[in-house]
Amino acid sequence: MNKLKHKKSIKSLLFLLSTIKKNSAFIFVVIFLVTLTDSMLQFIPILFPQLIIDELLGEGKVPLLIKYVLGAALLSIVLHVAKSGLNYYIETRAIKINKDFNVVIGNKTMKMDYEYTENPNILDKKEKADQSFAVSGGMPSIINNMIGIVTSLMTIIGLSYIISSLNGFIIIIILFIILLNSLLQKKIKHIQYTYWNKLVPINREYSYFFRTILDFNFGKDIRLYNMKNLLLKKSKENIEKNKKNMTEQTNKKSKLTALIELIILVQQVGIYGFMVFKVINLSISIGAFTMYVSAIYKLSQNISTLIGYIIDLNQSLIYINSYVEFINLPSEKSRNNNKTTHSDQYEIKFDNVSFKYPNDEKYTLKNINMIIRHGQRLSIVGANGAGKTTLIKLMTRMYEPTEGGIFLNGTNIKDYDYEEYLTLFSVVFQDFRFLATSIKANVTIGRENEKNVEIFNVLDKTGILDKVRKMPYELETSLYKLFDSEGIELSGGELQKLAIARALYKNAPIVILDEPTAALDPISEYDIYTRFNDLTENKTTIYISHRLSSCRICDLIAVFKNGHLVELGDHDELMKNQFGDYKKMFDTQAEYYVAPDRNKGVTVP
Ligand SMILES: Nc1ncnc2c1ncn2[C@@H]1O[C@H](COP(=O)(O)OP(=O)(O)OP(=O)(O)O)[C@@H](O)[C@H]1O
Repeated sequence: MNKLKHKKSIKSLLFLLSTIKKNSAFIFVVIFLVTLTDSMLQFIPILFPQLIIDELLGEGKVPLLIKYVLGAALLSIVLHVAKSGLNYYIETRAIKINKDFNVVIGNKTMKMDYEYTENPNILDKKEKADQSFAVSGGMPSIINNMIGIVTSLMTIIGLSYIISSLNGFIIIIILFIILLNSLLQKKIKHIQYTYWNKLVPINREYSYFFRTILDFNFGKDIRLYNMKNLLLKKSKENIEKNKKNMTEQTNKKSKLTALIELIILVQQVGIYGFMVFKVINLSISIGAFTMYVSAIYKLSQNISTLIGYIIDLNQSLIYINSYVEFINLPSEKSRNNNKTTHSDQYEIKFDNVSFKYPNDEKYTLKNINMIIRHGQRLSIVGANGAGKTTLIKLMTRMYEPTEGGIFLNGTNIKDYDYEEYLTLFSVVFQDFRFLATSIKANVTIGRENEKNVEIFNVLDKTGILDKVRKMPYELETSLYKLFDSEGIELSGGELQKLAIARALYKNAPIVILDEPTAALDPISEYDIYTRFNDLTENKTTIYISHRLSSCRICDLIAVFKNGHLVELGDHDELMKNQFGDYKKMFDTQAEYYVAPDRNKGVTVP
């Protein structure tokens, strides 16, 4: 266990050193200069007072005394000024490196395998990685520890030389006591780390419920379902758990801290007694007495701080290891997959695909065989939970099939470069999201230099252009009022139109709309479906919809039931199957519509 921890610490240390080196190798020179000035500063109050006191008690030459006092003061000022300049340089570098770590963790979170986002262990890892720099004090504290270790080492060597001229045994006693205290310190740190590990999932859950309380998006549900009590109860439960853990931790730590203080007290009484005895015996002068007293005090202080720094650094490295582990999480999507998707025709084949969600016992999809040809319009239908969205998640490589494979133009999709593969798809999921920024940035995904005319074009085709034209700043108007009081709030259907516009603007060869019209009024739904043929010319289009009227504009309909593909064919073929699920669903729905007119494509009530 300990071996494993050391291995982890060394891994983190190497990672940090290489990161520092990459950022600025010069910082190592500055660190060395700081340690030098720091340890020189420690010797001034040890060596100069001895000279001054012995001179005062001896001949008392004033010019010599002035020389000693001014020398000490001047040296001290120069070293302090140099030290603060060097520290300033180190601090600014360290803060910059810290910020870079944040960027890396953000990138990793956005790029990691999607299925990790549903894995509580990985989410805890991410939380630990995110907290690791704050808990450990980050780069400034780590560099400070490194400086402390080298400074203390240099000072200890110098002080041991001075003290050994009196009695070498004192050094051994001090060392023994400090080692004892260090073991106790290490135990304290271990307790701290153990409780931190226990607290991460508790705090993550607490943050979730607390964020929900503050999240306006939940405002309606909270009020209408009276979720207030449930949310407060959940938050309180986590606060209680947190409090219990903290109390246990403090109890255990304070007993050990008291023991450490007692041991230090005993050591000081012993050493001072011995020194007083030496003076009474006339073995040393008063000046030498002050020098030895402060040298012993400094030695014990430096050994303690050295061990403290080592423990702190080691502890920081253990925290940082969470970060190293998280950013090095293997990514299935980036392995052996450099094939290019470049082609002007795309055919997708599901070859006996079965799928279970991670940690799930049962299959969500079973033995799916299907070919989606280029330019085809496919409609996927089926009851809630039949596996329709899951099929899209597999196609877009959010998850990998448990068995079987999905092939694009004959090559397994997992062999393609992941990011390039995703450029083939424009998908509107049911739970699409927008950012609180301008309409333009939302549609173009931040490509601010894109031509407005093309954006207006897709907005027009999805029926939202008039609305945008009436907004105070048209395309530059902000969505939501989070950062802009003149921002706009759109209705569910309007947001859905905007989501479809964003998907079309991406201009990918395969367009997937998962419940594209659920929030649309019948006229808008009719509009979008009838225009979609033009909008998606020469593209493959996949619709998932419970409104079966959309199936009529499709060449192929895939009917899913309990994870199985139970029917595949066009509308006319499927309607011929008297006992088929499709006919049953279509007829049931048609009863709610007035005079369905097949030739129009879609029936408007
Ligand atoms: N991340 C997940 N982890 C575990 N099970 C999941 C996950 N997502 C979905 N499921 C389960 O997989 C099954 C299929 O879900 P899916 O979203 O594919 O259904 P669907 O056919 O799209 O349903 P709907 O018409 O309601 O949108 C459901 O039983 C659901 O509970």
